Amino acid sequence: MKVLLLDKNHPLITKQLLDRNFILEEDFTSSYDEVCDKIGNYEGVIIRSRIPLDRSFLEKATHLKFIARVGAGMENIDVEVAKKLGIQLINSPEGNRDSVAEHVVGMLLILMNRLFIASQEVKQGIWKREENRGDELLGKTVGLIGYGNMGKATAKRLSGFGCRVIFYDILPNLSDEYGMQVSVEELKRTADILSLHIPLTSETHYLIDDQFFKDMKNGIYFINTARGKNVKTKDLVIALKSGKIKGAGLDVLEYEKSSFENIETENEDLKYLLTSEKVIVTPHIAGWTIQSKEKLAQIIVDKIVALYC
Ligand SMILES: NC(=O)C1=CN([C@@H]2O[C@H](COP(=O)(O)OP(=O)(O)OC[C@H]3O[C@@H](n4cnc5c(N)ncnc54)[C@H](OP(=O)(O)O)[C@@H]3O)[C@@H](O)[C@H]2O)C=CC1
Ligand SMILES: O=C(O)C(=O)CO
Repeated sequence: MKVLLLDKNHPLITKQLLDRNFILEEDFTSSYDEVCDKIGNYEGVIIRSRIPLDRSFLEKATHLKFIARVGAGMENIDVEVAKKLGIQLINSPEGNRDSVAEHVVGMLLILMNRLFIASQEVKQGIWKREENRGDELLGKTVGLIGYGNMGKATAKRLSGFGCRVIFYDILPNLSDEYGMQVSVEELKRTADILSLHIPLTSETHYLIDDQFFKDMKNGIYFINTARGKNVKTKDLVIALKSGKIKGAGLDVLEYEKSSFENIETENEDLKYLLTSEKVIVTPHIAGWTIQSKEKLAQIIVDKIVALYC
C-alpha cells in the first residue's frame, strides 16, 4: 500500500511499516493545496493535525482506504464524508489517555494547593502562609463531561485520591468502579470540580457557556484538556471574574498555534486568561509526553497492520 505521512511522529511508524512492505512518502511541508493535488495517488494517509482533511480534500482522495490519526481527536477530519466514501478511520487514544489523566491531576494539585503562585512568591522573597492555604482533593465531587478513553483514565486516578467521581455522557450505562453516570443537571448541581473529556463536534462546540457555569456551585475548579472550542472563552472569563470558578487549568484554548501571538495582544479575554493568577495554561501538551509519543505511534502501527497485513 502507498501511504503518505503528513506530520512528524515517532520514527517507529516509518520503520515498522517499511518492514511490512508499505510504500511510504513523508511530506511535512507541502501546503493543503499541494497535498490535495497528489492525495489521489495514495491508499493511506497518516496524520496528526497539520492539514485539515475536509470534504474537498477527501473528494480528491479517490484511492484512499484509510486515514490514521496519531492521537485521539478527529475534529480535523470530515468524519461523515470519510464514512460515506468508505474510508476507514483509525486513531490511537489508548496511547495518550494516561498522559492526559496525569495532566488533569497535576493541574488540580497545582491549582488547589497554590503551588505555582506560592513558589513564585517565595522566590521573590514573599512568605505568605495563610493566603496560600491549600484545598484537598480528598472528598471532592469531580464531574467529568465525556467518559471515553480520557474520562475513564482521569476517573481512575482521581478516585485514588478519594474523590467521588460522577460523569455525564451521551452514551448510556457507562458507570464502573471509578465513576457514576448522572444526568447533566445532577452533575452541575453537585460537582466541586468540572473536567472536560468530550470530542469537538458541532454538538459540543461551546457546550460549556455562561448558563452551564451559572448552574454550578460557586467556587468550582475547572479543567479543560479537551478542546478550546468546547468552551465559550468569553463566558469562562465572566465565571472566573465573578468567583464562580475559583481556579482553572487550561491545556487548550480557543486560539492556538499560529494565531496565538497576534491574538494575545488583541483579544481581551485571552489576555485575562494569560495574566490571571487563578488560571494556569499549558500549550496543548496533556497528551504529549515522552511515553505517549511512542505509545501513540505503536498503537497506530498495530491497528494498520491488523487491518491490512
Ligand atoms: N489535550 C490533549 O493533549 C488531548 C486532548 N484530547 C481530547 O479529548 C477528547 C476525548 O478523547 P477520548 O476520550 O479518546 O474520546 P472518546 O470518544 O473515547 O470519549 C468521549 C465520550 O464523550 C461522549 N460525548 C460526545 N458528545 C457528547 C456530549 N455532547 N455530551 C456528553 N458526552 C458526549 C462520546 O460519545 P460518542 O462516542 O457517542 O461520541 C464518548 O463517550 C478528544 O476528542 C480530544 O479532543 C485527547 C487526547 C489528548
Ligand atoms: O490526541 C489528541 O487529540 C491531542 O490533542 C494530542 O495532542
